[in-house]
Amino acid sequence: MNTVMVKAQGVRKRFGTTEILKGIDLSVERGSVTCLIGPSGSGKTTFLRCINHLEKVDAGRLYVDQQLIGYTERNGRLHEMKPRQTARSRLNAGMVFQRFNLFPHMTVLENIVEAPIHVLGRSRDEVTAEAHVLLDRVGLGNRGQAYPRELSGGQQQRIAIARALAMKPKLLLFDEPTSALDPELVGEVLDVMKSLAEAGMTMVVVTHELGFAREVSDQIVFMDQGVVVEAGPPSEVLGNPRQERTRAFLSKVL
Ligand SMILES: Nc1ncnc2c1ncn2[C@@H]1O[C@H](COP(=O)(O)OP(=O)(O)OP(=O)(O)O)[C@@H](O)[C@H]1O
Repeated sequence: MNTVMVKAQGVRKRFGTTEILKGIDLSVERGSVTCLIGPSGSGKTTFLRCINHLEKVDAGRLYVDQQLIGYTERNGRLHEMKPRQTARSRLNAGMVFQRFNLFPHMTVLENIVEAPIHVLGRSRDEVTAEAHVLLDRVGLGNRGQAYPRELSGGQQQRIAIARALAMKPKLLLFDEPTSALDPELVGEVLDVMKSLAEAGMTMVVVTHELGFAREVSDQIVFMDQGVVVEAGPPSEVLGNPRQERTRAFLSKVL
């Protein structure tokens, strides 16, 4: 089996006339955790959204599980994916957003089971049984019948993680999953993420939580102004950065 889950080669993305990603090269190994760090506006979220096909890559190639994002290859030529193919390819990755976006009129359980039933066409009984296991996994086994408004922000984010897992994604993408939370609720979400990492989930995490990044990452990627300045294990990128730009950023945030 190929060991690479995400491969980016020269990925470029512009909004209007402004180029936000200026040629990203990056590899994410299957079963590993990669944290993307860097100053505000450096393109971390945009890159994550490209991996999940929420943004279209303008140039370069981006593969998830060896599948080229956004294009299919026929007779040696690349063709843009049709919307249906796009929707299918997006299922490879589950995304957890800063704001949990749970459906307010549905119970916790309904929030988790609706997509597997309606998007994947799976049986309600089977998916409901799995949802209970997922709720236990995020420490909320007894809250299936609650509505999102009855839960704290940290609990809602843990439900959002369970909802993403219910689609059985090949990798999980997290976009600053704790930055909308009260500080005392951050730890409970990070603990769930740590347990997923220990269970071997492939994860790409945009985060400002450098303690978490240091503890959990196999790879830290420092991005600045649309490029990868430095990538490597935490001991190198956080402990002994080679690039002056990395050192300057860390001296401000550590
Ligand atoms: N849909 C869009 N249209 C126009 N500009 C955009 C769009 N999305 C992002 N941008 C711009 O792209 C730049 C990079 O944004 P991005 O959110 O990727 O950065 P980031 O590194 O994740 O920053 P932060 O840490 O603040 O979330 C920003 O200047 C942002 O304003």
